Amino acid sequence: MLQDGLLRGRRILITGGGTGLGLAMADRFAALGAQLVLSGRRAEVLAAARDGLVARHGASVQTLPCDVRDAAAVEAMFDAAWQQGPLDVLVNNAAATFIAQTERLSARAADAILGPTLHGALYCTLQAGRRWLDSGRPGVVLSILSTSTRTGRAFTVPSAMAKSALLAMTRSLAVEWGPQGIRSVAIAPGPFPTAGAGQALDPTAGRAFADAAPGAGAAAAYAANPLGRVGRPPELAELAAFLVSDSAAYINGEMVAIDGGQHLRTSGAEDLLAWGPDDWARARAGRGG
Ligand SMILES: CCCCCCCCC/C=C/C(=O)SCCNC(=O)CCNC(=O)[C@H](O)C(C)(C)COP(=O)(O)OP(=O)(O)OC[C@H]1O[C@@H](n2cnc3c(N)ncnc32)[C@H](O)[C@@H]1OP(=O)(O)O
Ligand SMILES: NC(=O)C1=CN([C@@H]2O[C@H](COP(=O)(O)OP(=O)(O)OC[C@H]3O[C@@H](n4cnc5c(N)ncnc54)[C@H](OP(=O)(O)O)[C@@H]3O)[C@@H](O)[C@H]2O)C=CC1
Repeated sequence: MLQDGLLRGRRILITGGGTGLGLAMADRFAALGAQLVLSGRRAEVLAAARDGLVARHGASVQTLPCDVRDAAAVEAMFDAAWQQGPLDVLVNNAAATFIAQTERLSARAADAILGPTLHGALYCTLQAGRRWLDSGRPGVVLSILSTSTRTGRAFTVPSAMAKSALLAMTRSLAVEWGPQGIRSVAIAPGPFPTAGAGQALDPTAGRAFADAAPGAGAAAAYAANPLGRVGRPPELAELAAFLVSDSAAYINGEMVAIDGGQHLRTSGAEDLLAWGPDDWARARAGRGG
């Protein structure tokens, strides 16, 4: 349990902060006293998240709809955020993925994943870093990655590539920006049952990805985890709050896995090697629904 008020007065921008793990982090950061800036493409999702955070914590929450694939839009978002006061922390959380046979990915499909996951996180980091460096302020960049950075991951290759590139960014900037007081840290989550991940990774429901109410198919995913369960979003949020706080002031360039040890046993995707054409056709048909 972290100390009350650990993040009091800290201004934290979370990309993809209106849903899933981003919202879980927002919730914990707000409980610890942070002021939040939430971004994502859907204004109504951000507004609902803000209303909940205000009701639960009386938090100060700015919402800035933005597509992080658009560098100019990202710059405008950081201008708008900074107008209300300098940020102390950037959380690169927005991302996209889906399972697919790699050889069947079109260029547009590859870019649909690389755009937000890799380019978007880099654009945000550049905007935050530049402002911190210009003003001589310290800062923290926390990037939400994946255990695919350690294992690779079949059938989610653009995501694994993007997350690995962001790990390289985290390690590189730890050295380049560390002397100016800017820490770079990362979290590698294992399976956490969010709606976004369920849709992206298990469009046929219950086969590859365990959801909150495991059915027969999900039992295999539970069994593959040394701790016999999937992650709970508040567990990740607790780790994130620690890493962005001064309690972690000497942690720089490091990625912490939070997956019950699962990546030491499996990347999580090997079951898909057994899929036949019908399974893949069903997965493609299930997209976007
Ligand atoms: C495994 C267990 C691990 C278990 C271990 C768990 C570790 C998980 C690690 C990471 C988890 C996460 O990131 S979870 C986070 C998931 N959240 C998200 O993905 C949220 C954001 N997602 C989205 O916006 C959408 O779902 C997404 C499709 C990605 C992008 O939307 P866009 O509107 O930009 O794109 P679209 O116009 O729909 O499509 C662009 C192109 O991509 C193609 N495309 C879209 N969906 C496709 C699909 N399912 N299969 C093939 N191709 C697809 C389209 O046909 C288009 O190509 P053409 O036909 O050529 O035009
Ligand atoms: N859940 C899991 O098991 C795992 C998750 N992760 C990582 O955790 C993070 C959160 O995932 P999770 O909460 O599960 O899934 P979500 O789908 O809930 O989160 C993705 C968020 O990113 C936002 N987003 C997507 N594309 C864009 C874009 N172009 N511009 C701005 N925002 C965008 C979405 O909002 P909107 O659609 O409104 O833009 C959404 O809020 C991701 O980085 C994911 O890769 C890693 C490993 C496992």
